[in-house]
Amino acid sequence: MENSKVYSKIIYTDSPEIELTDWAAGYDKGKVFLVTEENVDKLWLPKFSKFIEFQSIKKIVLPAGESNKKLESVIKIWEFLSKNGADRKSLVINIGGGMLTDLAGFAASTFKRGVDFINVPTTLLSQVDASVGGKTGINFNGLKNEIGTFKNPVAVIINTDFLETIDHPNFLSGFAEMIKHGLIKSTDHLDELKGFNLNDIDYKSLLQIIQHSVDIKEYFVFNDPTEKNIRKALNLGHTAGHAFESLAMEQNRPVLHGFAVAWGMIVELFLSVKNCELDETYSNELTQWLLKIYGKFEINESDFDRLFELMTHDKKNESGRINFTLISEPGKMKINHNCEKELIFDALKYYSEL
Ligand SMILES: NC(=O)c1ccc[n+]([C@@H]2O[C@H](COP(=O)([O-])OP(=O)(O)OC[C@H]3O[C@@H](n4cnc5c(N)ncnc54)[C@H](O)[C@@H]3O)[C@@H](O)[C@H]2O)c1
Ligand SMILES: O=C(O)C(=O)C[C@@H](O)[C@H](O)[C@H](O)COP(=O)(O)O
Ligand SMILES: [Zn+2]
Repeated sequence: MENSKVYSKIIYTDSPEIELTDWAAGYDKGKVFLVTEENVDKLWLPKFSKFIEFQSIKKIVLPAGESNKKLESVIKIWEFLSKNGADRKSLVINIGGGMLTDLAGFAASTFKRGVDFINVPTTLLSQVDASVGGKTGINFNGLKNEIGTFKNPVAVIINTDFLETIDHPNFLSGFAEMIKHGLIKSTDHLDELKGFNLNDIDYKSLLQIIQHSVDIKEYFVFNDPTEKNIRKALNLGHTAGHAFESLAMEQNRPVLHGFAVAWGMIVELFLSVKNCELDETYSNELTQWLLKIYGKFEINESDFDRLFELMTHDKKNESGRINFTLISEPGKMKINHNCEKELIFDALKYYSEL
């Protein structure tokens, strides 16, 4: 897909600091701000020190981790921008994983009703999914991304070098969103993921696969930027997945977002067989593949009511009905598929007994 078709410029580069220097040149000196988090700051910000010094860029470093994707962190960013004289023509550069780009994207999109921001994603998940497409947000009241905006970064700068320092679980977490992209749009993408050796990661071949995944994300974002219809495809696995993620947080056994999405996809593959004519044998094969990579988040029947309650908060719901994105075959998704409570409980029971 051509860049002209998307709302943000997606740049794949070996030299993110050069790209950032070019972008920063378009803004007044002293009006460029950098937001990052502690792990990325230690591991990667030294690489940007010349750029930061030369442009007199002010930086804020936030605590890492999903539990920090919250209002208090947004307030820290707003205060930082305000105290340092950010104005409407300022640029905010977000360097980090999906937690950081969601959080800082939200802060930038609301500060003075919105200032330009650039995402520099540093995890696989943020490169293939979170940094692209303009969904920003924070968790609130125990619910995922309950508060947020749609606001596209002016640019997304992707450099796969960052991925060499992420741990294996976080690599797998991003891989789950890529599997989702394959399931909703492209059997070719799904096949290349099936062929990818997760035990011995070939970083050189990653760039191409990442580009394929981002192209799929962009296709849906471009055609439906604010999720009125087909962008809901990108939410496959998330109705159940976000419920798993929130429950895990409540029960003090947090899980990575992509793992929750993988388990959510298993639940939603079951629903796709029951309600959407997905072939059962094929669904079982996919389920076994997902279980092999992601293991299982153990739940029992006493969790079903809470999981259901959490699903009632999903943003795709309408008129009190829980709407799922399902598939009839890989590459063929169906949106707004309402499932009754009884069937959802059957799906949770099926999952819990795997
Ligand atoms: N906006 C969207 O469209 C969208 C899409 C998918 C997911 N998300 C959100 O993204 C978040 C998950 O993002 P994530 O998986 O990137 O998690 P994350 O940002 O929490 O990063 C995971 C871990 O990796 C560390 N890290 C980041 N970059 C690193 C690097 N290069 N080397 C070593 N460690 C590094 C972080 O400090 C953290 O400990 C969730 O909040 C999810 O809801 C948003
Ligand atoms: O970009 C989208 O649209 C997505 O749904 C991508 C998801 O992977 C992502 O987790 C997103 O943040 C979920 O959004 P939500 O609206 O369900 O909170
Ligand atoms: Zn997701």
